Amino acid sequence: MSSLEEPLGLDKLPSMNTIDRIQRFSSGSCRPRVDNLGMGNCWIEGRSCSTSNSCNEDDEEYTAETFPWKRQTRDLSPDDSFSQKTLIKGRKSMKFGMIDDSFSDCQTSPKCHTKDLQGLAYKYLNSIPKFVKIVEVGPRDGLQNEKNIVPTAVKIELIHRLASTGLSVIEATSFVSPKWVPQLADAKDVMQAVHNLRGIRLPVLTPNLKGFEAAIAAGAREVAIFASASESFSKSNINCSIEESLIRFQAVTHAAKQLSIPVRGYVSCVAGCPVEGPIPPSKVAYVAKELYDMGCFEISLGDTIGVGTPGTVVPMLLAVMAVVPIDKIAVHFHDTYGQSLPNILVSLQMGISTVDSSVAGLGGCPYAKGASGNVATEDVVYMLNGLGIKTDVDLGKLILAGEFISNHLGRPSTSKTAIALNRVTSNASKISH
Ligand SMILES: CC(C)(COP(=O)([O-])OP(=O)([O-])OC[C@H]1O[C@@H](n2cnc3c(N)ncnc32)[C@H](O)[C@@H]1OP(=O)([O-])[O-])[C@@H](O)C(=O)NCCC(=O)NCCSC(=O)C[C@@](C)(O)CC(=O)[O-]
Repeated sequence: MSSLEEPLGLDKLPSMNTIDRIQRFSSGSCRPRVDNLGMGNCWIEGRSCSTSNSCNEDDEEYTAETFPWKRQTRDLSPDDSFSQKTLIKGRKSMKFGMIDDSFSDCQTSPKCHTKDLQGLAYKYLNSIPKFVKIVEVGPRDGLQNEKNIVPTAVKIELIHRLASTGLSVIEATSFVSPKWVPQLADAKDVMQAVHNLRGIRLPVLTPNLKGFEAAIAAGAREVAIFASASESFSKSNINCSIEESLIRFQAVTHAAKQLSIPVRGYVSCVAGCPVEGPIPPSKVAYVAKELYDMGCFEISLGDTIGVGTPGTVVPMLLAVMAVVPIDKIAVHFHDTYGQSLPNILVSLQMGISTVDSSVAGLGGCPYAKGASGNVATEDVVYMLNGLGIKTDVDLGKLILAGEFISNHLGRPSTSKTAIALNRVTSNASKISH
């Protein structure tokens, strides 16, 4: 088994003085089964929490008697009324993933703190934010690794379609060396075509002053710098050590400050590196703090090769939260091992409210062999809808944008939500004809 095939577990991390807090998040002894099916109906298996360190001592016991309905299951056969309603509604009026009103009411109403379904759901979900900002990285992170050059017009059309979904931040391209990333050699043309889109922030990656100046000349009004927590990855990605990169980035943030241009900071390899294996949370925290101190308004923590699990993501986030305010932290997961959604969920539970994702699950880094696509934006929106978290993103339009780029690339979307909803709506169109 290679180091990448083996999940990086807590046992592989250096001990941290916050270990007691880690246990709170990693306990398996008291975990409710919440089958919300993304449809707003939470089916929670009641159980006693009295032995778990994840439960407050004064919590009431939830037993089988408390929840006589606990063995109910949902039948999703074609006769099921939900399926019928969904099929009939079709794509135009999708309400998938929406939490039902009774739970939304419950979030604000103290009368729901009782031994009932909502009370238990509240207990596990009340710490998550009410609004999540999604940073769409498909046009940049999503496309940068594509072998065949995507025509500039397709990239521009993709950004327009994404903008029409309600997304407020779309990472448009990178002003990097075209020798290193040939796919984004048209950065200037893309930026010039989209920079006037109203009401949307369109950050672009700039690895150095040369990239920054080119980006500004093309109309960029927000940039991102990208450091790494892994020395080896820094060398292979931007051809310099971490310390050298921080000096380059100082120059970029300094120039950006003169022009009042906001700068986002990335830290790559926050859960692991293809060469170095596990990366200690303290290293991630060090680089995150350096970027924050040099003026980045937000620090995006990238699990570049997608090896993180909640077991490693939680201690990493705790380390970063000790040095960067939580509202300045974003998470950026790749889905190599299918861990992105659990990692996002645990990040939300820790108070993070900015999530990067890529339409249709596009993505991969040219300098991180084996890294798969980013978590699909459609899947993130579906989960957030299910949790009753606002994003202002229209899932139907997002799926159409994903379809557009997937058709162009000639392969299906990797978004499970897009696949499932397309199946439902194509059945619907068969029924209605
Ligand atoms: C950083 C460099 C430029 C150093 O590249 P270098 O070769 O060390 O730099 P150099 O200064 O020696 O320049 C070499 C040539 O590149 C040119 N050059 C120099 N800078 C630029 C520029 N900005 N734009 C356009 N051209 C540039 C420069 O003018 C020169 O051209 P030549 O004289 O040979 O014709 C290079 O390594 C590079 O472009 N790397 C970018 C690689 C990249 O984009 N990787 C993917 C990013 S994804 C990521 O980091 C992870 C993230 C953020 O997504 C988070 C996650 O997923 O976890």
